Amino acid sequence: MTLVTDVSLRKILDSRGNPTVEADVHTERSGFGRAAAPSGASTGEYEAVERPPGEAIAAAREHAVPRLVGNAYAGDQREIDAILRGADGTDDFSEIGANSAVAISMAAAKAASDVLGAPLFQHLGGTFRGENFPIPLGNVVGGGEHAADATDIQEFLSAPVGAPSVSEAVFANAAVHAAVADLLEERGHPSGKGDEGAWAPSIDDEAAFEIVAEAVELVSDDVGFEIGFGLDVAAAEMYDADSETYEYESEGISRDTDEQIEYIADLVREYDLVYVEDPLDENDYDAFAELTEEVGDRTLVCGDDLFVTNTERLTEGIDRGAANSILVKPNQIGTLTEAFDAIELATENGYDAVVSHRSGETEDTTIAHLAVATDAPFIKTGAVGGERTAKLNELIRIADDAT
Ligand SMILES: C=C(OP(=O)(O)O)C(=O)O
Ligand SMILES: [Mg+2]
Repeated sequence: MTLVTDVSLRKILDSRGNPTVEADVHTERSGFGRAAAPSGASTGEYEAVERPPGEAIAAAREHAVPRLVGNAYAGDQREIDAILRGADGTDDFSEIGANSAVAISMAAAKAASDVLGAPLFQHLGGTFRGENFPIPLGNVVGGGEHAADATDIQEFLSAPVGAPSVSEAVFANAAVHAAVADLLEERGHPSGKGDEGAWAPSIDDEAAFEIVAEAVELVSDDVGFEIGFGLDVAAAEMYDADSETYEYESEGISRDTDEQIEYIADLVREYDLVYVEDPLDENDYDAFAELTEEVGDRTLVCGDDLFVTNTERLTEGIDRGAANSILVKPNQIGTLTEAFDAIELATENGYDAVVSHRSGETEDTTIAHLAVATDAPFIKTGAVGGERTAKLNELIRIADDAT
């Protein structure tokens, strides 16, 4: 293991044009790792705190960098991340910022893999990691917090569950994205794109369901393997706590919790949805449990804002039967160690892990390696767009190298 000799931090651009934190970690024996923090728009109430990058960088320089340099070993990820936690001193990284923390945590892992001369996924996963590759969930139509004047449901996700390889899955999602564009044009809804590169047409959810269902069927027939689709409802964003209703503004419909559960369950059955993320509010474990009881045997009910990559919240979900899958975003919790722990706890309890990008991204590819290292069955990282294809192409390269 090699000693950290330098940690530097800077502001770089993310895909929305906002500043974000990038970290460089140097070690003895010329190890070098660089990583950048992503950023959410539909962030969960219980996520670790992202501070304005300038403040996060200043605080990390003051509190974390001196504790790491000359003291920590890059290959000992748990030690690095414990130092970050100790330097921060809060429960939610509100001192150094989860953005500084996650950038340093990921950069340290990359520096360690650099010294070892092993790819990051192998350093993180070890020799005996599994041989599976994640199925990419690709966002093809979206709205919510990711695009104005578009669907209420945040993401309609192509899910090439029958793809024989990662590469074919990635290209299938791009083909569905293209097929959606053709169908939108044909129906008189030419469209721009939202934050994650999904089409963001000014149509209601019902019209989007029809178009996405048709697009996945067309592409599935063409490629000869099964492609399903799923959703990220991001329901916390449409939940009104005062009226206790879910507000579907484009359709002018309000649903109470029971109606929301039935609506989602009906959608799962009607469209054979393979995946439903955050179908209910982030505080409503009971409603999650009810929906999971109803459709959990036929689809993944995934907690994103519900669990925020946090093992305490996941433990509560497991105890209460809420969801059967967890979204894993390292910046929601602040360190790779804790993202790993969340995946491990999920897997031990029969919950599928879905490693995920954020709506604000950079060219950083760490999540592709994290998904492979942990044998995560799914990765959600868009379908097109440079900051999305950075991860997708990295997955193709990893699979190519590994076979
Ligand atoms: C990727 C997502 O969006 P954001 O990064 O805006 O939270 C999500 O909600 O799953
Ligand atoms: Mg989500």
